[in-house]
Amino acid sequence: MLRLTVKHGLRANSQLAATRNPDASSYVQQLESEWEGAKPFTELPGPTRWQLFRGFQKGGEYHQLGMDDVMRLYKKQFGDICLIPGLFGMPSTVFTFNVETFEKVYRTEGQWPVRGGAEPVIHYRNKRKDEFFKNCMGLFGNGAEWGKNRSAVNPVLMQHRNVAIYLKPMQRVNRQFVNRIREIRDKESQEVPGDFMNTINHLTFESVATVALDRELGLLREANPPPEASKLFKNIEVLMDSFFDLGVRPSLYRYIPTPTYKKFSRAMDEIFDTCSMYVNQAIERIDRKSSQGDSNDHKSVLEQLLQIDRKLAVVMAMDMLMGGVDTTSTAISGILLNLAKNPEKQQRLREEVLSKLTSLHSEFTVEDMKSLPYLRAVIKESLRLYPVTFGNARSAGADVVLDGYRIPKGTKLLMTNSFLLKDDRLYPRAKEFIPERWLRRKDDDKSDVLMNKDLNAFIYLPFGFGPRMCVGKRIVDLEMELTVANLVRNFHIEYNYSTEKPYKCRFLYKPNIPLKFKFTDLKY
Ligand code: HEM
Repeated sequence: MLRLTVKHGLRANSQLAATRNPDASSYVQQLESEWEGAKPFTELPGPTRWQLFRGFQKGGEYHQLGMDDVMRLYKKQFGDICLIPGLFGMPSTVFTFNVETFEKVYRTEGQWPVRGGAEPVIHYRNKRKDEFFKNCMGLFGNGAEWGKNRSAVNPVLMQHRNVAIYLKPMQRVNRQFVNRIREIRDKESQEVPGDFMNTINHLTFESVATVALDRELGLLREANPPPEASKLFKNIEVLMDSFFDLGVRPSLYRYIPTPTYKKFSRAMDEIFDTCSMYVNQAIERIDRKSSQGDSNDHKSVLEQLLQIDRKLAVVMAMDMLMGGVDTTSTAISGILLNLAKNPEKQQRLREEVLSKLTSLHSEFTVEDMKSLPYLRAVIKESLRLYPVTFGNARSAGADVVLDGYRIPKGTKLLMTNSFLLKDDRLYPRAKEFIPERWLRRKDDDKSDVLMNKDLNAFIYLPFGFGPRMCVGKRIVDLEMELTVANLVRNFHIEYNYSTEKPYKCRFLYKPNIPLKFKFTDLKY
């Protein structure tokens, strides 16, 4: 059916099919008739530019709302699809809330899917005077150049063998995280301070650094970490904070360097300098190792990227740090909140984890990590209840009819799935944290069905879809599984405060409540 709804872009495929299969020619006709019969793009509901501009000013209906509240209002005001006009040179964007449209968009995105949202990064990289990023825009770029970079890094990053390579270094970082919790928690109450998200950020930053820069940077290990490591961490924070203001809110940065853009650009300069320095140090380390005849069958991600191209190694280090810190921290904070509020699920998870360990103090092996179904279900369920992003972005890869409207190729689209993830018709008892819904059911299982059996697979895509899906997926799976497993084997986790509206939505979801978890040591 999908093929029938796509006109340009896929037409060539359909015509090719028609030459092989005479029936396929009717596809092309139906496809064209759907386009012909659809309502024009200009009839899409939505606010005018002026209404939108007013809405975001003081006293306006969208003023100071989080992204998810703005989207809730759009959905209420305009229905399942609407056109939000671009302000100050930003492109107009079609917002869609209907899963059938997501599927059509993904299925027709083509070989080099285009994802918006990273324009400030692209702008910075294009404007750099030394033209370092010329022909190497990294994974935040688009088109054939993105395709070239992505094809080069997929065999390096998306490999299962990374589990074997990074299990040890990540366990080391994890031990430091557990020690840090013991240091910072209050001796009486056993609670960590409300800014615990900062410590989670240190964990995820260090975990990504072990991959992107082939080393720990010392933020969790040392009381006085190296200044360049602290600066890199700070700059990643600045960058992620300014991303929302530049990439989502109306901004003039494309025409003049606004104060926020200047801050962003300074942070980018320093991130670039620090990553280049660390990559140069890694080159020296690797050279030393090989001159000492120390050959290792398992080359690290950085070594493999350096073998391809030094530039790519630097750009990928930056992209992994930008893509892999805040996202993973939000995910881990959500898992901890859910486990803390559901002690019986926490206990079930602990039993599974402990059953894998040969001794209480032993480390997890690659083999152990293979069979932890409840742990995986906990993570999946948590990403449903507390997703990291409100949806995903694409430019239409072909002329396509969505919800009865003609959407021309190249139109910016925002597919918002976060409301569907909480819909009781799709996930019965949707507001509850029930990891069991993700476990395979036995044929004779008579317990409640917790997942709509006709659920469309395009509703739940926490890591995106297709050739553009998250390139850090393998790494983050390991990181989250290890972190959660290590926390529940060491501590009983509680959260004795309200979890009403726990996240605010900017570019990503971020905790909106102080994360004062109580970590009580388990006695074995
Ligand atoms: C729980 C944690 C994470 C979540 C939920 C997440 C989610 C996502 C999503 C939804 C996308 C867009 C996919 C698409 O357009 O279809 C993405 C892209 C990306 N992610 Fe992740 N991510 C996470 C962790 C990481 C980590 C740890 C890294 C780095 C090691 C990383 C690096 C990237 C990069 C570089 C991209 C851009 C890929 C491209 O456009 O080719 N992410 N991620």
